[in-house]
Amino acid sequence: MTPIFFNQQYPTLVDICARWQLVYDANATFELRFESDTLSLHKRDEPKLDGIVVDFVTGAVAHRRKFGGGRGQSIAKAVGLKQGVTPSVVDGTAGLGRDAFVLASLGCTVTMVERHPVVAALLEDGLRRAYQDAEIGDWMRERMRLFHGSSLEALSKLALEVDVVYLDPMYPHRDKSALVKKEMRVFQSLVGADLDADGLLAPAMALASKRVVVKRPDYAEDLAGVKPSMIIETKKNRFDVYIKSAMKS
Ligand SMILES: C[S@@+](CC[C@H](N)C(=O)[O-])C[C@H]1O[C@@H](n2cnc3c(N)ncnc32)[C@H](O)[C@@H]1O
Repeated sequence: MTPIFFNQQYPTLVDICARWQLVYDANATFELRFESDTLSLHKRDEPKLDGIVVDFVTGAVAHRRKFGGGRGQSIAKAVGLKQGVTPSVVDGTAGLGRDAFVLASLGCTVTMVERHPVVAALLEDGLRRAYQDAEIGDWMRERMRLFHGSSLEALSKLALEVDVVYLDPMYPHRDKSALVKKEMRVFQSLVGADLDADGLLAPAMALASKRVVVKRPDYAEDLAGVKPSMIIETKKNRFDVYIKSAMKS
């Protein structure tokens, strides 16, 4: 049971919180609101920060879909997207679904796994609105779905044939005063660092038929101390790619 503050007079919020087993706590750090058909998360001691919402229709990710570089993007190269090859993906650390959405908008079917109930609630709300959208709804319903649970167990239980497992666990921040985007500050303080992430590599390798891709900050060590087969570097991050056939030889 996760403590949360919300307006108990508002039936939609009561329903959402019940569905995700979020319990009302008058002193909770975080608040969920439902306004303009959108669920948002707020940090109560930082009222000036914008709430977090998952918006695939009009938000920054929608802009990236239209103008963001298509299959030339590093993430697309990392999962092995190329002409005639559109892998199926399990995103084992879905978060706000941004990376999953980029991959889905490029044609991949993406099963997202998210363990934090508040994050899963925001994600489900974003999916609900996207599924109803006239422009992207059809392919969103076909390509993106959410599974609530921990990938530490779920990856070995999912009855799926999948080409790629994608992982982007929250890494402890090197410098707390670093210019983390305001919205991300709220998200980071909700989720914290995923200190058990090393345990994800083995089940991910067992599930993926082609490769496992791990997104890391440039200063992070290799996941589970295992050297990747290939590294694709971006400005602040890198994608460590573990290619199945390369790992066997
Ligand atoms: C850095 S965020 C991922 C951001 C995501 N790639 C995006 O584009 O929005 C990491 C997320 O993974 C989730 N997570 C970490 N370990 C997990 C696990 N074992 N199973 C499921 N979710 C996990 C965390 O709750 C958090 O929401």
